[in-house]
Amino acid sequence: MLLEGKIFAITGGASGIGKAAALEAARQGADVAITDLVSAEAVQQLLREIGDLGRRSLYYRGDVALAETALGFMAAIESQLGGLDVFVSNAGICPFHAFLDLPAETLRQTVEVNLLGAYFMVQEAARFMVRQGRGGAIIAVSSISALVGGAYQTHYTPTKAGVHSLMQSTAIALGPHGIRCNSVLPGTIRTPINADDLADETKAQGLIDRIPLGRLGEPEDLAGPIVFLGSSLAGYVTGAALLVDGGCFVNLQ
Ligand SMILES: NC(=O)C1=CN([C@@H]2O[C@H](COP(=O)(O)OP(=O)(O)OC[C@H]3O[C@@H](n4cnc5c(N)ncnc54)[C@H](OP(=O)(O)O)[C@@H]3O)[C@@H](O)[C@H]2O)C=CC1
Ligand SMILES: C[C@H](O)[C@@H]1OC(=O)[C@H](O)[C@@H]1O
Repeated sequence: MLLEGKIFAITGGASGIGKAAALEAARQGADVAITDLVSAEAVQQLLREIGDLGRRSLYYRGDVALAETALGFMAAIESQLGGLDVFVSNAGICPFHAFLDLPAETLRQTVEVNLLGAYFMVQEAARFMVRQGRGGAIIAVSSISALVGGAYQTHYTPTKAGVHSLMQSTAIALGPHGIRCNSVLPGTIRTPINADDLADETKAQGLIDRIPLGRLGEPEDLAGPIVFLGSSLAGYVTGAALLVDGGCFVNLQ
């Protein structure tokens, strides 16, 4: 097992990519801490599944856009699980909207959740790991959108480029503490975040046609790469960005 005896924490772990990664971390031997917006009741089934795998879990409800959520989440992890080895900044939103009439509030909210939320969380997780003095691994869920654009994502793609850049800079800042920082760059993965967008079958087929592996991604496609980057198998990998997109990005012609 790749994460035997480790403590793994993830934001946005109640749904989609975060949920798949949380379950895989438990399968790989980690205790799992999850934070998200939903009620504790809504994650009971997920926590039960983690328990059935023989692992401890905790759920902390909060909005990552608020700095105090990061403080509260880390305090809960310290008191209930006793440490932190792998931290994944995953929570995010993507409210598709045209550029010319984008409301300022949509821009603000997207930046606050995706970029400031990631920053607050990564900073608190890093402070925790430095205090512990046993190194660690931090992974941010960025996107293929850190590298390419989207007409209805002008407020979103810069946040994903920012998260990718955050991992590059924190890799330098935290390397001396034995903390590795990397990002995963998913392509288009079927989750609730894009259910409405992908309901447009013509658009969905257009995306599939660009993917050499011939299908959109599923949340489980990210779980392995996230666990790998958190594990000692990736012990000399830091400041890296791993595209998980079925080959979409490199498909020029
Ligand atoms: N799906 C895709 O194609 C891609 C996704 N990504 C990134 O992957 C990450 C996970 O998204 P994905 O699994 O697809 O989508 P989901 O909507 O399934 O999961 C995102 C989770 O984050 C939670 N969340 C949203 N806002 C906040 C907040 N302010 N505080 C705490 N939790 C919050 C959501 O809660 P709630 O459901 O209540 O809103 C949800 O549980 C995101 O960062 C996204 O940008 C990157 C590339 C592609
Ligand atoms: C949510 C979108 O479908 C998804 O988000 C990303 O980051 C990808 O680039 C896709 O556009």
